[in-house]
Amino acid sequence: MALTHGGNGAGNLDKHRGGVKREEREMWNEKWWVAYQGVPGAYSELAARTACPGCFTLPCRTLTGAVLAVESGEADRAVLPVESTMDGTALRNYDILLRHDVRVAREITLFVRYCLLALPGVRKAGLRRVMSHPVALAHCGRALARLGVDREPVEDTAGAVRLLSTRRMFDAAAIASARAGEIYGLDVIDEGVQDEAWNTTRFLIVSRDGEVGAGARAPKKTSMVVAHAGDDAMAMLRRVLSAFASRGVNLTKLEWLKGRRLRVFARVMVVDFEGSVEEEENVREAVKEVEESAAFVRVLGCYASDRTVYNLE
Ligand SMILES: O=C(O)C(=O)Cc1ccccc1
Repeated sequence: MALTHGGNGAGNLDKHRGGVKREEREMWNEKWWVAYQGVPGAYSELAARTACPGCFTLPCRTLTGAVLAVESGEADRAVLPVESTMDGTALRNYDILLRHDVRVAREITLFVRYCLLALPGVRKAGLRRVMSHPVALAHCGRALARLGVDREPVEDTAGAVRLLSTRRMFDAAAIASARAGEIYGLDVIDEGVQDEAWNTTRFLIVSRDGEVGAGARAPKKTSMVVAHAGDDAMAMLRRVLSAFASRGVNLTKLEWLKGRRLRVFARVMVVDFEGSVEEEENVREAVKEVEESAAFVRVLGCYASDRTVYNLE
């Protein structure tokens, strides 16, 4: 079932669920619906299946559509890629989290090994263009330069594979997962085509209420966005660092969101730290201290810390 951007198909899913309320579904341990941007075989879908084995996945045209599906109750979870080892944080995806009423429930990191996929019989020498998600094209710049092909960005990696397959494009290849090749009947003509051998992507899994049940006893971490009205970035940085350092709370990420985000605020940063505002007093105090000097603070969620790098292929 495809969900278009802004669509609210809650009625559709109610048909699958027999109109049963959320609490009752949880009691019966009914499988979750996890929304993601792309089509089956996209890395985000593989992340959803790895994080929530046996879940139903809900393909969406855009990331905003996936988050809206959670907000509207159509899906239980949505998956968002937020950073990769090769090019850092996908800052625009944090904007999406800020604009919607969802909480981070989990993190999952996947090892991403890109394949070059083409219709059976196609050889590298015959390729004129390669299609994929813009991030995947950027991660494979050297291989693409060697091939001397045009780069054609599309909405997701598996979408490129499906397009190639349905349009029978014999002069094109796609960069995507081997799983996408299996689903749409393309052959792997090369693999591990990313510029750096070590390439992982971290995804956040969001829900309406944050984490429910799973991993409740694992060490926690918290993601937070802080905005400051003035232009003094150093002063803001010092205050945030001191609030956490003075209470012995470890930061796992601190990054400025570039551009004028949240409209009115001059400076906005993402801060991830160990511990939970819900469960630990020193963490709560650190956040309170940041709140006292910041113009805006939003805790995106407290969730089980997961440092595992999951292997797909
Ligand atoms: O296009 C996909 O398959 C996605 O899920 C987005 C993406 C693209 C490249 C690396 C990780 C996630």
